[in-house]
Amino acid sequence: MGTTQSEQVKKSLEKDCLVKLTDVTKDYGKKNVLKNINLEIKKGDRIGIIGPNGGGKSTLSEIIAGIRKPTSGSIEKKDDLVLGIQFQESKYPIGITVIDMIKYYLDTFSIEMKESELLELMRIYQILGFQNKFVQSLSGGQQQRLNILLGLIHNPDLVIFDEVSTGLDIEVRSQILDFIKEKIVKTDKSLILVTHSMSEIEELCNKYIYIHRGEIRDSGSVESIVKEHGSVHDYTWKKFNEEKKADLEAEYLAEKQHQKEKNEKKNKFDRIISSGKIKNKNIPLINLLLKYYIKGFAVPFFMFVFPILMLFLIGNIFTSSANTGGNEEVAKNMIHSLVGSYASMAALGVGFFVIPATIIEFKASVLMKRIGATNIKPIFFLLSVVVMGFVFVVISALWAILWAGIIYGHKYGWDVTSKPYDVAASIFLFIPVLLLSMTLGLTLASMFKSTTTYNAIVNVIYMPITFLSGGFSPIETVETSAPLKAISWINPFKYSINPFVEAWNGKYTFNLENGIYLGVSCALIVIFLIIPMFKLRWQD
Ligand SMILES: Nc1ncnc2c1ncn2[C@@H]1O[C@H](COP(=O)(O)OP(=O)(O)OP(=O)(O)O)[C@@H](O)[C@H]1O
Repeated sequence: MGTTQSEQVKKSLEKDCLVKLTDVTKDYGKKNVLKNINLEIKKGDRIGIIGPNGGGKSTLSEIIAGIRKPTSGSIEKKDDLVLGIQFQESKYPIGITVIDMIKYYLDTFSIEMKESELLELMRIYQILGFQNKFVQSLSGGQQQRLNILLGLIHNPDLVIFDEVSTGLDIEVRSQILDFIKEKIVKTDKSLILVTHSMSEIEELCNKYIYIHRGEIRDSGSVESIVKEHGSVHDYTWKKFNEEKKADLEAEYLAEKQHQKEKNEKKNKFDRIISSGKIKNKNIPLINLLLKYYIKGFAVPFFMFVFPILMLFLIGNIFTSSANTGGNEEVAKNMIHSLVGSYASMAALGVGFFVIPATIIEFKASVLMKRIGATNIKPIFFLLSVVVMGFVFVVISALWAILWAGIIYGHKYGWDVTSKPYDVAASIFLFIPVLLLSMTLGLTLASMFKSTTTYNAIVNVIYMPITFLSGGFSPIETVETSAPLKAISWINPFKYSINPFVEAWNGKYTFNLENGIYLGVSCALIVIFLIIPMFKLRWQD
């Protein structure tokens, strides 16, 4: 009675114990990936975690590191335990350089280091020469070297390494393994090493645990397996043969049985995954892109749900009596104008987000290499994205107009909410909006290499542009404010959206001002076409 939790922890941990896991389980949603794990990591333990893919090795190491919480069970750690960690996927914040990261660690752990020592360290890890680069612009192997350096620089008691040698060339790998031996093995520090490289286990570890399907199925000393099986490799091979094959076979039989039962219910209809009849290689690419849009890019939400929410919110705010003084006529004009502005901004959003994000994401990912390997030329990919962008632009605009009618049509009439007052001019003047949106998308795609940077910058740019273009309020409201009108001249979309909205409101006349607007729009379209022609390179 009266003892605090940390006192209980201290009591239950034995003297040499650094971390103790008791009955730890982990679920991701409904999926159970760790079952009743009991493990003690003592001072001097260097534990290799081995086992097949998806067995739960990384999850366990992340729980030990404290960056994931177990679903149940307890994890106790020695007070003041200093951890060093490196994980398979280590993302760093945008704008942080290699040297920033190193200094951050040195400062956090109050480590004194002379410039000459730091220089020597960077030489060993072969990161000299790019210490001022952004971490996220490093290659996989360079980033891995930095991860390891950051895992060891503060002289931790327990180091957790997940796939430590992935991406390293043989020379760097051997140097870094020597460094780990020097820093951990010789100093009797503790190590958790998740790896598929059995020689690493033999070189660096004194204990092992074999994890399969979230369970520790075997554990012991590395020395004993080498004695009994010749090498850790031979032992693991034997375990794979015994356990993984049996599991895979059982999984296959269960799935087959499941399919059989399903098909019996469905009139014995066996679904065709691929008929093998498609000859045009662009169709599978378009299918893949559609899947990316539907499952990965959240197009259904941004194109279909978001406009409804926005129209509902901003429409109600702008037609509220506080804004219209209770005058129905003002409210009607307000909603009509707002719908025109919003529809054009919804269209522009496709150019701003969907087109560039798709190109950057595919270009930067291994997916493009796989697509390239099927002899699809990058130009086909670009064309597909632009053509789909065109369809999305038109759908976005029509969808916004349709929903404006559904939400406000009963109150103000469908003619007022959803019909342009000058139909022919509106359709004609929508063309520059559409072209500007798509060419701008290509330009943005040519300017960014990573989607993260792109998203961060573009969201910041998009908000004021949307505001100045009437996406959050009718353009006329923006134009009645002298300071806002002055700022709006730097908004490149003003020049295509203003004539379109004028036509939408039935006020378009071809005068000098509109002539200049359309001239600027055409010039911008040409510029936005020329930039990607020079900058959008596939192999850098
Ligand atoms: N964040 C997550 N959300 C949902 N499921 C996840 C998540 N991380 C991992 N999983 C699932 O948990 C299971 C265990 O994954 P884990 O990465 O721990 O395995 P592993 O043994 O390290 O695999 P590998 O050898 O391939 O690295 C896998 O089925 C994986 O799909």
